[in-house]
Amino acid sequence: MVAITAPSSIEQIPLVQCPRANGGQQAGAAIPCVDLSAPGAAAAVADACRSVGFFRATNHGVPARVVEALEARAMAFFALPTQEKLDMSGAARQMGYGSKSIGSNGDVGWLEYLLLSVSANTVKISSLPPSLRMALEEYTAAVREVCGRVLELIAEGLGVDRSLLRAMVVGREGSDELVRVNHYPPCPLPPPVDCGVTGFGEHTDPQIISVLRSNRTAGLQIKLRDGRWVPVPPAPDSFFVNVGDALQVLTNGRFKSVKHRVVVPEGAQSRLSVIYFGGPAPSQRIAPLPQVMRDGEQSLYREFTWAEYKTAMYKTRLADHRLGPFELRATATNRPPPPSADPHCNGSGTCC
Ligand SMILES: O=C(O)CCC(=O)C(=O)O
Ligand SMILES: [Fe+2]
Repeated sequence: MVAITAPSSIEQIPLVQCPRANGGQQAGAAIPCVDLSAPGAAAAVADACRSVGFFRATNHGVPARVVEALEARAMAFFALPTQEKLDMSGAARQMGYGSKSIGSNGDVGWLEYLLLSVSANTVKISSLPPSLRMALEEYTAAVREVCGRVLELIAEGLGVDRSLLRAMVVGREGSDELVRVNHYPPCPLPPPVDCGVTGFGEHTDPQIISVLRSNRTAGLQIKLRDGRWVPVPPAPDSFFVNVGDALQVLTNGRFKSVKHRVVVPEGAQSRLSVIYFGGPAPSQRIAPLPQVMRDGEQSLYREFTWAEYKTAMYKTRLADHRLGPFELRATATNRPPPPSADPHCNGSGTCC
């Protein structure tokens, strides 16, 4: 085990209530799984984004060796003394190495991480060990393609131009792509019954989508629409896709960004996760896509730029409802349609 040597100790990390009764196969069944190469993938992706805001993606085309190389290099990095990690990557004010503190507004979790900007195929921290940097660049190039493919499928499922969403992130000059590598060491103290130690507190991801992959260690949980938290069984050969806040706005609330959190693993295994966040360029205007709106449907959000949203987000805590200040009041007549009334949806939950 690699100890975390930051100032605060495990006693200062908040506990979360996590009933174990939710676990196992039942939880796995709540998480849609989409074969990205299957003929019905666009409908399945749109359905998953509408009903859960989260799904497991298989047949993604990322070679196992690319994933394994990054996992090995990242674990070697996290095993280094804290000062070396800080010297190589800088302390995460916004980008770099961080331990326990997430952001600057008091959120803490039992983890350490590297947060990197990865636009245009380069990891913008040149002092990282070259082997880690190369592994990150290769991984990012492959996962960016997964992001692009998923954005095409989402667009197709929404019935809009296939390249519309992809073009906001992939290959767009100045798009805001980030990679976070999270390392959750095993918990040194057993938490009280039915509780877990916070690894990463509950939040939604702000971007359009995020593409996550973890090792075999559990810990990720998502909140279903009925309010239940369910564990996400680890699937190291798959990727998990989260709907982010920006996609919620672009679809005028048809897709909802998914609340998720990480509870520190019990037992001797560390959790290692890598998340690619697909964000647009700072000047990108975020507002419901006219192509998805029904006649007479009103926007539920005021228009904003991605830069504006990020500035607002940096002033909040993880669990805050960060879209709140951008919401417009909906009346019964201007709300987006329920799935069955949506012209792009056949009402059975499968979109055409
Ligand atoms: O580490 C994980 O599995 C999820 C972390 C997460 O949600 C994030 O970094 O945004
Ligand atoms: Fe997240």
